[in-house]
Amino acid sequence: MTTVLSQGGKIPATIVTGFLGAGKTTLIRNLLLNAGGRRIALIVNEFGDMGFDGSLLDGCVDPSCSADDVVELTNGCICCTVADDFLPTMEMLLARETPPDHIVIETSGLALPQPLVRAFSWPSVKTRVTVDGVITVLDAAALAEGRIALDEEALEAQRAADASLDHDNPVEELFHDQLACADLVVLNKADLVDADQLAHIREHITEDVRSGVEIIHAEKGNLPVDVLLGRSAAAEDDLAARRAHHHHHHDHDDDHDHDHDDDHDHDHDDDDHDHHHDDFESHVLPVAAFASLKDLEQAVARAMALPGVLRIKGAASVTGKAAPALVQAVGPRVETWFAAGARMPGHVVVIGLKGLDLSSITEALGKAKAA
Ligand SMILES: Nc1nc2c(ncn2[C@@H]2O[C@H](COP(=O)(O)OP(=O)(O)OP(=O)(O)O)[C@@H](O)[C@H]2O)c(=O)[nH]1
Repeated sequence: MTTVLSQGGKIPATIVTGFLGAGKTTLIRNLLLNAGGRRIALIVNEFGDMGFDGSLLDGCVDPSCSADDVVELTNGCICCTVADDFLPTMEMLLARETPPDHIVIETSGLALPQPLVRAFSWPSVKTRVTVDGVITVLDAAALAEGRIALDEEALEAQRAADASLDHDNPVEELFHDQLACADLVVLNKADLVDADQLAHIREHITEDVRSGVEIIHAEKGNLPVDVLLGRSAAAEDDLAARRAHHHHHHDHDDDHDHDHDDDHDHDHDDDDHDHHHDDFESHVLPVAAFASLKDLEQAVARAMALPGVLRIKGAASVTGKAAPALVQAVGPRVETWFAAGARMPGHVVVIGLKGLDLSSITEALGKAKAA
């Protein structure tokens, strides 16, 4: 049975944000599996040239794990390409004869959600769609292990260990921005931490979220669909309340809003949105066939351990196996599995802080080549 969640005649849209590898795609896979007949259109945005998360959904073995429409935006972070990519995509979805019941948008792990929420005030979208809620997914293991600093003390320790973090830590600032915009915080990867660690994280993030925002735990983003959808937040109407405390303005070189400045009357200060994409870089690297899954895992773990590397994902060939192996790495954890139909087998995406040592990364990834 199809449940239409339309709010005041508008189509609800849910924004799923959160840092690299927090579990956004995993949560959305679960959501699609449990969609209960809703026609969900999915917009996936990734940092870097290779759209990989779309293929993760393609590769889902359960036939019910499919969106009504999947649109991948790979031209950069959605917060900087709102006019060029996001709005035309929305207009395309809305122009369909049968528009979706719900729209889910997965931002890149490096995107600021605020400029995206603001786009829902644009005339072509505002009359038809409302932001049902912003879901911020957090990696509890990364927080517990100090890979993302939870408090000033941890941040000072990070700065002391890494001289390049002399001023603002770009990961830290994204973290605060993504939390400040949330209608729901999902403390994901609860299976990797204990109850005390969860309580500690919860205590620290409470001051970053708006009052009344629910913080819930999850494993593999597995939550009832009614918790995720149907929050009726109308986030576009209270954007001013959704800014992180650290905000300051600086120039950036994207020209995304120019064409539409006359179309709406929002606070133009927001257009100079504070972001740090220049602090990150992404590369698609070819990898040779590996002798075994274990070799692949070891090679990726070696690359992940190199300075500045934050995330690796992709698909590699394994000698003697017809299907390519997918690989997913966040922090010290590397997952691999075989999946037919993977996109661009023999390539991985490496995302990290600006200044990555590509030759060391290539060497680490190459060391375990088939003998
Ligand atoms: N142990 C554990 N692993 C998880 C959980 N949720 C996600 N993962 C794993 O974490 C990795 C990253 O998950 P994704 O869902 O791809 O994360 P993402 O936020 O979409 O990543 P990006 O799109 O790169 O920002 C994958 O290997 C997942 O299997 C969880 O609750 N527990």
